[in-house]
Amino acid sequence: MLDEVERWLERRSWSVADRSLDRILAVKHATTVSVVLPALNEEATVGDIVSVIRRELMSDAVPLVDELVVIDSGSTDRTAEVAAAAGARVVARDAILPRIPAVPGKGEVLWRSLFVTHGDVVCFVDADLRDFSADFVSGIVGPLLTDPGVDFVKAMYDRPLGDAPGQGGRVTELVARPLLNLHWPQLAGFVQPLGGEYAARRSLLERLPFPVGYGVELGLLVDALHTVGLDALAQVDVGVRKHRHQDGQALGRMAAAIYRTAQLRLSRGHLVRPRLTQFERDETGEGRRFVPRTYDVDTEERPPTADVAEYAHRRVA
Ligand SMILES: O=c1ccn([C@@H]2O[C@H](COP(=O)(O)OP(=O)(O)O[C@H]3O[C@H](CO)[C@@H](O)[C@H](O)[C@H]3O)[C@@H](O)[C@H]2O)c(=O)[nH]1
Ligand SMILES: O=C(O)[C@H](O)COP(=O)(O)O
Repeated sequence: MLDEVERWLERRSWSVADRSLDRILAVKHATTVSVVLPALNEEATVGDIVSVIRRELMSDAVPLVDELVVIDSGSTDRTAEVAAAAGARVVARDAILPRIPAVPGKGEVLWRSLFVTHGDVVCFVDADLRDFSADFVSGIVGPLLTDPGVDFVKAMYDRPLGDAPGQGGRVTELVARPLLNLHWPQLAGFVQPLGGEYAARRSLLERLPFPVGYGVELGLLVDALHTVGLDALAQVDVGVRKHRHQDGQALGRMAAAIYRTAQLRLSRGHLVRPRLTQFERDETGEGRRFVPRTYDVDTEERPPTADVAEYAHRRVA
């Protein structure tokens, strides 16, 4: 492990017990907090998660969360009804930004959620969690309220696989952790890099691209590192996480999406929003100092022409 990561673990790795709710609330002031649950067919679990957050973090006594939104990712079960009955605002994925048709995937709904929420801090929580505790939210929102230098916080936890302790997180262990250690060793200190529970300042999230599928966690983590630096990232231990496990083939597809997300970032380098700073000597001012001027660098790419329908028509003609 890099020395830098060892120092980071000492500075930026906490437990939920390190910040009491009283302490967090005392510094919240006008900062607003949105909690977003992406949900695709989660009628069995979404209601309980919404109820716990409403009861424990949205009361007059504990007004930590200002807004709780479930983004329905095209569910065919009763997810929307159950979430609304428990007290969430439910927004259908396709109702957000209709000019750009939605594509399937978790990252897509997280990205769309930024268009319909208002909090200065946005906290994402998976909607398939069992035995949910409000610590999952207060634990990761806390550092964003108490520490101005922190911009992005991930939850960490034990991950059982069914009844087997410590065996969960198969894609994390087989794909994400090796990828991160080999290519982005500064991120090797994250215990749960793929976990779906993380909070960040909107001012950061709105500057990051969102992979539309399951690559979104790895993409956001890598891009956050290169946008704000390791010291602005943190993690908080919130206990044990139980969730619905996907089968091996579904996890294979997830692994491929994550690998592809890494591959794109490796091929295009580390600059997320590349800028070029040039210098001009100021001939008018005193001291003839060099003055920096910064420009956006064009990095937009078009897809291969073979992927564009009009190109195929042109060849036929
Ligand atoms: O198209 C989708 C797919 C999933 N989800 C929701 O996203 C959450 C997480 O999805 P899930 O299929 O349960 O993911 P996991 O198998 O648990 O995968 C883990 O690893 C993924 C890749 O990093 C992360 O996105 C997950 O949050 C993390 O829990 C759940 O609330 C889903 O309902 C959507 O809203 N739309
Ligand atoms: O994060 C992961 O690795 C995937 O969500 C798989 O988790 P599981 O092995 O606990 O189902």
